[in-house]
Amino acid sequence: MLSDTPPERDIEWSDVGVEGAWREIAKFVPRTGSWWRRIPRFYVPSPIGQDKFSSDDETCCRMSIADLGETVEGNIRQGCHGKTGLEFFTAYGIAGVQKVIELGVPVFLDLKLHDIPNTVVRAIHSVRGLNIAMLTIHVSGGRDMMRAAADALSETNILLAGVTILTSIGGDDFTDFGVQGSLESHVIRLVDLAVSAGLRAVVCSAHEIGAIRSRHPDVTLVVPGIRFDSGVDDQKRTKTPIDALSDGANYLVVGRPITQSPDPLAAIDEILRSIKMY
Ligand SMILES: O=c1ccn([C@@H]2O[C@H](COP(=O)(O)O)[C@@H](O)[C@H]2O)c(=O)[nH]1
Repeated sequence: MLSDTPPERDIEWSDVGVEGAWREIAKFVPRTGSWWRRIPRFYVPSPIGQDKFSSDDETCCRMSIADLGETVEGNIRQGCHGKTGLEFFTAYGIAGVQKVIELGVPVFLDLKLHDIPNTVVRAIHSVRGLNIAMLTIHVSGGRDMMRAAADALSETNILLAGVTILTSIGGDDFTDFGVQGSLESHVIRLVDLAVSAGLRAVVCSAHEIGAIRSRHPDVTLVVPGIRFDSGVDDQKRTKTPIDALSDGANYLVVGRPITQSPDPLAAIDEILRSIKMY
């Protein structure tokens, strides 16, 4: 797997891991060269109603497929992104991310930074020179932290997305936090805060899309917790790809349904087929 692969434990850092990841990636690239051509024509309009992308074009699908080393070339052809998250980054670091960037695939660096403003800004200084498409921070880091992070990226094209409430948190978990009001109303409060701090993108579950869209029609919504079946793993606020897109998601983040499938390419095909009519 390209990213978010569970890192080997008890092994000292060395470039061998990066090289290994690279070899894995390279193995699959030739195989996927023709994969995108097998996709029937379909359209995935931007949920906020601008462009349409056709599979006859090289960029056809505004869907972000998470963690997909196997389909790097397919992803490029489809305008999809590769996501390098916490697991990938702690295992392979900036050198690993750089290797993925060198493939030409747009990279979503999902670090979910959550710390005091000074620490977050210094961390951003270490990655802002990378040619990444998107970076995440936690909205609950506060207004000052988000502003500082946005400032640190102001000279770049990197889209800064604020994580609201993780999609693994369900109703009962939220009650544990002791926060007044519903989970949805708290997500809305966090989105309001993120937008007022200068962010143009947030990460949320598909369940909150409608409520967010009615207040912030232009905010970019990055939506993990994409499942065909609910309750199968740690993701608690889930929806299907077509439902999330219909609700107004801009990017879907799909990890294990693909990466843990015995046939990841077939799993992608299934997702693409499922959104074909959208
Ligand atoms: O609220 C959030 C924010 C980020 N994620 C990340 O997305 C992927 C989802 O992977 P799956 O295997 O499809 O669950 C994963 O890397 C998370 O860290 C999220 O799930 N929820």
